[in-house]
Amino acid sequence: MTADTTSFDYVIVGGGTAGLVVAARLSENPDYRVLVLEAGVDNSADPRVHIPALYSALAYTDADWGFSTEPQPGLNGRQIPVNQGKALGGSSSINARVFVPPTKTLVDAWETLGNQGWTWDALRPYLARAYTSPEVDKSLEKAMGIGEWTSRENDTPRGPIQTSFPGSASHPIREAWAETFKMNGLAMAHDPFLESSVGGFSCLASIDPATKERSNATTAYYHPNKNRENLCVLTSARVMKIDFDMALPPAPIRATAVQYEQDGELRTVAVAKEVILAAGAFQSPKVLELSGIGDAQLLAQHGIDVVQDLPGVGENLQDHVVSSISYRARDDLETLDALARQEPDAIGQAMQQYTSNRSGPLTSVGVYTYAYLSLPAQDQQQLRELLGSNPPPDESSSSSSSSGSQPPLARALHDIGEKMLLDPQTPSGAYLSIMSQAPRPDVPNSGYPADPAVPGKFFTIAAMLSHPFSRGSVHIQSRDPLVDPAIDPRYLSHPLDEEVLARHMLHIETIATSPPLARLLQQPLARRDPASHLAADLDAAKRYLRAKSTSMWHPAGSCAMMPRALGGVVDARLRVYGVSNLRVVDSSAIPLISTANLQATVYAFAERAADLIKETW
Ligand SMILES: Cc1cc2nc3c(=O)[nH]c(=O)nc-3n(C[C@H](O)[C@H](O)[C@H](O)COP(=O)(O)OP(=O)(O)OC[C@H]3O[C@@H](n4cnc5c(N)ncnc54)[C@H](O)[C@@H]3O)c2cc1C
Repeated sequence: MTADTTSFDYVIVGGGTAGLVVAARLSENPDYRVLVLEAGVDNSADPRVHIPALYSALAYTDADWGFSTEPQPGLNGRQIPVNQGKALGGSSSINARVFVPPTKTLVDAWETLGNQGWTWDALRPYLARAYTSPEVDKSLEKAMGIGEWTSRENDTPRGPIQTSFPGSASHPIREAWAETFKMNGLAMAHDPFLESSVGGFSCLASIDPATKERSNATTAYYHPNKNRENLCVLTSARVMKIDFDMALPPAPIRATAVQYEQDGELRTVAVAKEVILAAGAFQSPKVLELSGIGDAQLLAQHGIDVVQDLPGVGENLQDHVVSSISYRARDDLETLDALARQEPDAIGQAMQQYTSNRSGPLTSVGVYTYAYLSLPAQDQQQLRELLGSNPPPDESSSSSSSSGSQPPLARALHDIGEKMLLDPQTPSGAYLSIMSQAPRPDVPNSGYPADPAVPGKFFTIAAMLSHPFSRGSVHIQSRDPLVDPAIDPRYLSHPLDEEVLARHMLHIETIATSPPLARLLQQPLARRDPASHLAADLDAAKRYLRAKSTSMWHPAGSCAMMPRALGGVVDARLRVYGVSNLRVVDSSAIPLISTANLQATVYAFAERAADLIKETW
């Protein structure tokens, strides 16, 4: 679009995962003029973006905001890398592409928190609208580990995101994983996108099955629509703040314009209908605070005029903590360790396979299987006691609780958490397998030591805490828009989080010794890191977590959709409290983090948000 760029019906701040979904859906109506302002560039031609196995090479490049947390007391004071995409497509342009759904109980809990109409039944059609499930030859279903599914999401094209079961269809891990969980009574009965529950399953990736390239918000939602006359996407355009018309009460405050910097110039664009904030979980709260919406005391500290006193902005931050154990694999198992060690011969051969016929190890990131699990029955009684000894604060308490939330929210979260933790049909941990060791690259300026890859073949099982009780925050440190926000997720600050994740870590050992999976590993088990030999010792598991766990890069909840009395920032139609035409649509508005990796949930959330916006006008 080349016409007048000084005024639009909708201005979307952030052309990331959610922002591009909303832009594509709103611009379906030719009467709406839609502008997207994105700080990064369209880097989809970069091989590191589109070749699946190269995603980690994007960390700390121009495509990454390169954030780290404040020192985390719950993780031995370490500063944890929390990378975020700075590109058209946002984090969907740098992520690992695992494509897994939230569970029914989790999404239903959004409504329990006070968001009427946000249930699994309401969200499910939007998950289906966001992606296309891959076609699978019937004869391959057993080997693919999906033979037990009595129903599967339809493979007729539905949504723009293309998905596939990544890597080689015949890799033995899929069937071995599915059989192992089946023998323990934990086969996933259906495609988890249809009726999610507990059990082991082969997982999808947002990789186009035809091209074996990344399918993301840019390729799926923007490129097919980029010639629309009414859609304008500006890249290298960094938003500084939103301007408001401060009408006298009772007239509501209105967003009137957005200020952004491009090519060294400060520009302003006027807004006729709405501003939609989609700058991600760390930067949507930042843009609100810089614009005068947030905790009045914090804004005053930075000399920012208060437009709306909304103390929930930047609070309720959640993320998935993850920890893993790498086991020595059988010598004949196909793994990605040679690539993890960056061996030139292996890279050359893999590149040759990929460029000649889109095959070989570069077609996946080596994550083929998942499991959503509750804790075994023997842990339930202990958890009951732990829940009893960590009660939420009472009505009279005015300070924040051990979870990091104010009392009313802490009570609501305690009740929801208790229900989910004690329900055997609700997972409290999400496990993933990786077909290699999990080395850690050097993280600039973090004091986070590199952990280089070692010789040999490995198979890694990681566990993430699905529903953390801990809550952290993200706030501006300055009124200067170029200064990074202070990110403090308070990982494992709630005592129950460490207790739950430590038990899941011990369960990893049970999985690794259960046949038929165990037959793919060297037995007796040999671990890459001696400290990961936990020997059924809960204290050893807790020490290991504090020393080794990290972020899975899924920040959420920092502009939460919740009642204002609970510290919410947006209502159930995603409108910022006190402002008539400003919404937040991205991971920051999701009130309770998804069960596992977040992108599928963000796509569905944004699809539904687009309908809510369309209903308004
Ligand atoms: C390294 C990594 C690996 C991941 N792996 C997976 C995975 O395998 N599977 C999975 O499901 N999830 C994964 N995730 C998480 C998932 O990708 C994110 O949760 C999701 O993409 C977030 O979407 P969003 O719309 O909230 O934010 P984003 O997609 O990050 O979009 C925010 C956008 O806003 C832009 N922006 C920010 N501030 C401004 C400003 N002031 N002006 C203009 N633009 C601005 C950003 O540049 C960005 O484009 C991963 C994330 C990362 C970072």
